[in-house]
Amino acid sequence: MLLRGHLANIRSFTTAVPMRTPPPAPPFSCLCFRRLLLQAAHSSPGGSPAAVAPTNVKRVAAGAGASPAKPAAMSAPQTPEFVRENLFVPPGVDLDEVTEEMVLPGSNIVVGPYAGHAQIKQVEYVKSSARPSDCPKDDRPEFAIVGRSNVGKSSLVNALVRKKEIALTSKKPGKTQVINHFLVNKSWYIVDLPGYGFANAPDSVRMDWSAFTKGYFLKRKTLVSVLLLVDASTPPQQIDLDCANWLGRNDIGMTFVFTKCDKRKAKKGNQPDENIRSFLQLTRKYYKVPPPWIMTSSVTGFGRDDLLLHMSQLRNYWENY
Ligand SMILES: Nc1nc2c(ncn2[C@@H]2O[C@H](COP(=O)(O)OP(=O)(O)OP(=O)(O)O)[C@@H](O)[C@H]2O)c(=O)[nH]1
Ligand SMILES: [Mg+2]
Repeated sequence: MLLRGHLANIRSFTTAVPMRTPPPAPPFSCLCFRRLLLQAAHSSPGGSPAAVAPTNVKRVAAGAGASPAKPAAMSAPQTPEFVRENLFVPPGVDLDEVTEEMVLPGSNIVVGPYAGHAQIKQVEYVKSSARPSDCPKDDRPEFAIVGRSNVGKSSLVNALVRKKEIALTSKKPGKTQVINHFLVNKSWYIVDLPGYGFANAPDSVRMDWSAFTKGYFLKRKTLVSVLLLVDASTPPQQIDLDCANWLGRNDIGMTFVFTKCDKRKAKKGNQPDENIRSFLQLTRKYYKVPPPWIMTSSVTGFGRDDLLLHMSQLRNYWENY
């Protein structure tokens, strides 16, 4: 079956009946989930319900930004504000049976029975491709990391695989100019893409995004999901909204990954949780069901393990379907 079908099914699962009986959840997810429950148990009640997002945003932003030097797992998220309608409910889960504890911290993502092995044991750089047609041609599933220049795509790749410089990062926008494939556990790919919205790259290396989107997103049959990275330290940017809109219109499965959630403003300006809430509100109209979203920081590691767990459930569903 075409990938588009897979993605559409994943995306519309909040209303659809599961297509098949999911496999029993592997023990790893239970353990990981237990850890999250324990974290939640140490938390204090949050504030009033947010207007739009299910917003664990509020509670986790506090945890994420508390101390950039601390590892993420050490931060203590507060109790999520639980808004059932805004959750991303994966295949194999009945919305009516979802409880607060099933939602990953700092996200709207419910963990379901497809969540499984999320540990990265091995990662290797495979190749850099200048054109979509040069990308690896095997059948392994892949996740594409997309976002504005400088949003933190390469940093997220490094954080996910726990290697400092497997993907090259830079303070200057436009560092990544080719499609980089990294093979994880010899079974799936993370793909670091050039950023959009960077006009100053030399013509010789500048990505033609319109040709690229047609060539890659619409034709890449092994694309499980796009991780659309959005900088939580700045208010919503039109170019990100346009990208989210385009992906939504083309029914390409995606997860919003909010980056730089450790960057809290000392005085003026919105905090990451406010920026995230505005962004989600603005993108609501693009989707029939809420896409998954999650807060991260490549500096503290916040959200890393939870994002990997979410990716495992998308991947396992994709592979088993
Ligand atoms: N505080 C903070 N800084 C970050 C985070 N993620 C990335 N950065 C910084 O943001 C800058 C850009 O990071 P990159 O990972 O190179 O960004 P990119 O999206 O790959 O950029 P291009 O390849 O140019 O498109 C670097 O200076 C990073 O150290 C984060 O979570 N928190
Ligand atoms: Mg990069």
